[in-house]
Amino acid sequence: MDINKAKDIVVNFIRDRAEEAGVKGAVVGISGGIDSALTAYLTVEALGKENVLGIHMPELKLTPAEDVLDATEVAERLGIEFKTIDISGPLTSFIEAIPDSRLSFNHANGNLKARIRMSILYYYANIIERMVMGTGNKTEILLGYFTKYGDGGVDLEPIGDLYKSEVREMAYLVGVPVEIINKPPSAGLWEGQTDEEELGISYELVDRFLMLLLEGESPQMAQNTLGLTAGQRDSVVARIHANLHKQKAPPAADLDSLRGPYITA
Ligand SMILES: Nc1ncnc2c1ncn2[C@@H]1O[C@H](COP(=O)(O)OP(=O)(O)OC[C@H]2O[C@@H]([n+]3cccc(C(=O)O)c3)[C@H](O)[C@@H]2O)[C@@H](O)[C@H]1O
Ligand SMILES: Nc1ncnc2c1ncn2[C@@H]1O[C@H](COP(=O)(O)OP(=O)(O)OP(=O)(O)O)[C@@H](O)[C@H]1O
Ligand SMILES: [Mg+2]
Repeated sequence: MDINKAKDIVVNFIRDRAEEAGVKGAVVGISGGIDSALTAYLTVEALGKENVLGIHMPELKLTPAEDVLDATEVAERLGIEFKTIDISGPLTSFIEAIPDSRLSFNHANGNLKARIRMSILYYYANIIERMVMGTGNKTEILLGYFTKYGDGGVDLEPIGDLYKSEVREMAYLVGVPVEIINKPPSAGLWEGQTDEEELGISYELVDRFLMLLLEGESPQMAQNTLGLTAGQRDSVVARIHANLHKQKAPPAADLDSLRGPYITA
């Protein structure tokens, strides 16, 4: 891929969609990771630094100090307005208010964190009339590796057609700090979580596997080409199928057959 041309397309996409929506600016959740850093850089290029609000939303007991510093550095380098909002309070209130909650429910609590962050971004989008930028990449979207209505609850997905490896390439191009590019990707939803460990495969391999599948190769052929284990092949294929629903609007039961013609002569 010509990464320079890809960048121009994404920047124009952000500008056109903002204009179409009638908003001047955007809100971006900046975690200290590469996806949100790249999205912030591209959004600033598209809309101007005065029209981008970055919000870092750490959970104080869990978020590494390094992430707080990296998120701050992104905002400082870009010269954008930046807020830090601790989600520990809302998270605790939420969990305390749910009778069946348990602190040990990593999966449910982790998704709740992503949904609390989404709600904060939309709160700002509503009060200052801006769009919420998504930070999902093609790898995450194909795998459904995101929280439905959490980090998946956004207005645009500017980098949603870039594989993770292409995200890295574009991040170098626009000047995202190298320590952010080199950090192991993490959803940061529970202690010690990393994407590659949870997925059971490296991004480099899963990107190449997905590319081969999209070119029409069978999972078995792609597995052989890349030297994956059968377990890796099956788990990636199962993930793709199980999460297809995340790429669509929730379906409604079709009742058209029960209605008469709309137009009567
Ligand atoms: N076919 C279908 N049609 C309609 N809905 C369907 C469905 N299958 C499941 N569902 C529903 O989907 C829901 C489960 O989806 P969801 O709540 O998203 O939860 P789920 O996919 O189980 O978990 C989210 C995953 O994304 C990862 N994640 C989250 C956030 C950020 C990042 C990151 O990389 O930064 C990664 C996280 O670590 C975890 O592995 C349930 O309500 C389930 O019933
Ligand atoms: N602590 C946080 N503060 C602000 N936004 C966050 C935080 N954690 C997650 N998010 C939002 O959720 C998105 C999804 O997280 P994800 O981990 O996939 O991306 P990332 O952190 O930007 O990149 P990386 O893959 O390097 O971890 C982030 O890009 C960001 O918009
Ligand atoms: Mg992250």
